[in-house]
Order: sequence, then structure tokens, then C-alpha cells
Amino acid sequence: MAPVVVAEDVHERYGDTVALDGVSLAVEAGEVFALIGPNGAGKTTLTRCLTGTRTPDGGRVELLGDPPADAAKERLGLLPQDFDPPDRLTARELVAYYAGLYDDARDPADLLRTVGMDPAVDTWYGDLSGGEQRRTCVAASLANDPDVLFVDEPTTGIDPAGRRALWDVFEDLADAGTTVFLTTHYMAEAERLADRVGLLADGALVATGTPADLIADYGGEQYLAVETDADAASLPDLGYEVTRAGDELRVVGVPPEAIGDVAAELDANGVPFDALSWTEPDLEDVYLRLAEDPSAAETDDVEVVA
Ligand SMILES: Nc1ncnc2c1ncn2[C@@H]1O[C@H](COP(=O)(O)OP(=O)(O)OP(=O)(O)O)[C@@H](O)[C@H]1O
Repeated sequence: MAPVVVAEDVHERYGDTVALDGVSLAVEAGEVFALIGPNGAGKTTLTRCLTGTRTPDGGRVELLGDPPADAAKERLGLLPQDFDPPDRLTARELVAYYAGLYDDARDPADLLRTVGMDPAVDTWYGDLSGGEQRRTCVAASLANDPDVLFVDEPTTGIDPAGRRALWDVFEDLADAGTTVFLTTHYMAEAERLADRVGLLADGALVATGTPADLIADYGGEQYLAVETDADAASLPDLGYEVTRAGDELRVVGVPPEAIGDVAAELDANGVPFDALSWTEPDLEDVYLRLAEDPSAAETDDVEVVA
């Protein structure tokens, strides 16, 4: 099946600022693709180019098999980062307005319930809290039950419980076959929701892959942190590399089942410690490594769209 979203060597600039410097990617039907990257990396610009709200200076973009301007709008859901609806519509009126634009719309009350807006549906948008406003916007973006959904930082400003509730909403959509193109600064969100993650830095896609592959390639090793003043040299026979980081020694590469052995070795060597904590790498480690040094990415981690 042809990809639903295609970018091929996309370039875009604002005056002298290069926002996108040759981005290529393809998102398959039913896939959840998360775009991550530092502020100013070009994520919103790429989302705009993919959805037809900006025409790139160079390259090719395809949405649902057509140039974005010609893509079937009734199949598309879009929540821009800067979506700013009128203050004096209630949450209910706002979602009903968007539902009214389509023949086969979802029930606004049901949508508002889904995003956890039950108690505040009759409050003016301008009087809602930031998190409630964002939830309402998410509900509005789902009004036409889209086949492809672009959401640019959908959970920013939403409390942790509400964020998890929205993750369930996006997961349900993905399970039902909706293609989701998500932009986020929350690595836990990308790790939980995405089939594949793309890391954008300085307008270039540095790496793409499943969260597990990216973590395996760039996350670094699991380690046991030992809170101690002792010197690394006081643990000569551990069989693991030991490095100092702040007030802890890190015993690198220790699998969870070997924590007891390391603790026994600490005792045997008379090394006093206050605490032990085991850490495994996650997507945040990948982000921190590649955003800081994009050249660390292997070139075959960036896909080329034929
Ligand atoms: N309308 C504009 N005029 C001039 N420069 C712009 C404009 N919009 C974006 N830029 C610049 O283009 C670059 C990419 O911006 P973009 O908003 O796409 O980044 P982003 O990755 O979405 O950032 P954030 O994570 O902060 O939302 C930045 O350097 C930004 O300053």
C-alpha cells in the first residue's frame, strides 16, 4: 500500500532562516509517527508543509496520495500548535461547529467526554484552563473521524492524568486504523504511542526508527548507580566498567539480575554506599545524545523516499 504521508527532500526557509534542509520521510497507513526535536528544529514547519498550510520552497509532499492542497479534507484531522479558536464559544459549541462542517461527523458530546471535558462543556473557551482548552481542541480535531490525524504538541499544558487519558484516545484511534502524525516534546509520549520516531535537528531528520531500535542504537547502556564517595579504583574486580558521575559511581552494563552480585562485591571490598538504583536507557537519552550531537547518528538511520 502507498504511504499516506510522503516528504521527499523538502526544503523551506523563512527569509534567511533555513527551517527545513532536505527532509524525506514516509508514513504508512495506520502508523503512528512521532516527530521529536529541539525548539526551532522545524517540526511545526514540517507539519505545515505536510498538511498544505505552507508550500515548501523545494521538494515533494504527498498526503493521501495527492499534493496536500488536493487531499480529501474530510479524511484529514489537524490540530496546529497555535490553534486559537474564538473565546466566546463554549467547548460544546466549538466542537459542534467543527462537527457541523462534515456529513459524517462524530457526536460532539461523545468527543468531549472522550477527552475528559464533561464538567466544563458549557464554559466559554476563553474561560477554560489551558489544559481544558487543549483537550477541547483535540476533540475538535477529531470531529470528522479522520483517517489521518496531525497533532502538533497535543498534550502541552495538560496535567499528567489528562495526558495519559489522551494517550488512550490516540491509542484507540491508532488501533482503529487512523494514521497519526504526532509532534511532541514529551519523550514518554513518543515512546508510548509511536510505531516510529523521527528526530529532527536544525531542519534535518537525523534518525528515524522504532523507539526500541533508537534506544538500542543511541540510548547508551543500562547501569547501576551507587551513591558513594568511594573511588572507582576501589572496585577493581567487578567485571564492569565503573565511572564517576556527580555523587555516584556508575557500574555500566549491569543487568538487573546481577544487582545482588554487585552489592555483594561492594560489601566484600568495604565500599560504603547510601543507595543503589538501576537505570535503563529510554528515548530521552536518545534525544539528549542526538539533539546535542546530530553527527553521532548513523546515516542509514535516515530513510530515503524513492
Ligand atoms: N513565520 C516565521 N518567520 C520567520 N521564522 C520562522 C517562522 N516560523 C518559524 N520560523 C523559524 O523557523 C525555524 C523552525 O521553526 P519551527 O516552528 O518549525 O520549529 P519547531 O521545531 O516547531 O519548534 P518548537 O519546538 O519551539 O515548536 C525556527 O528557527 C523559527 O525561528
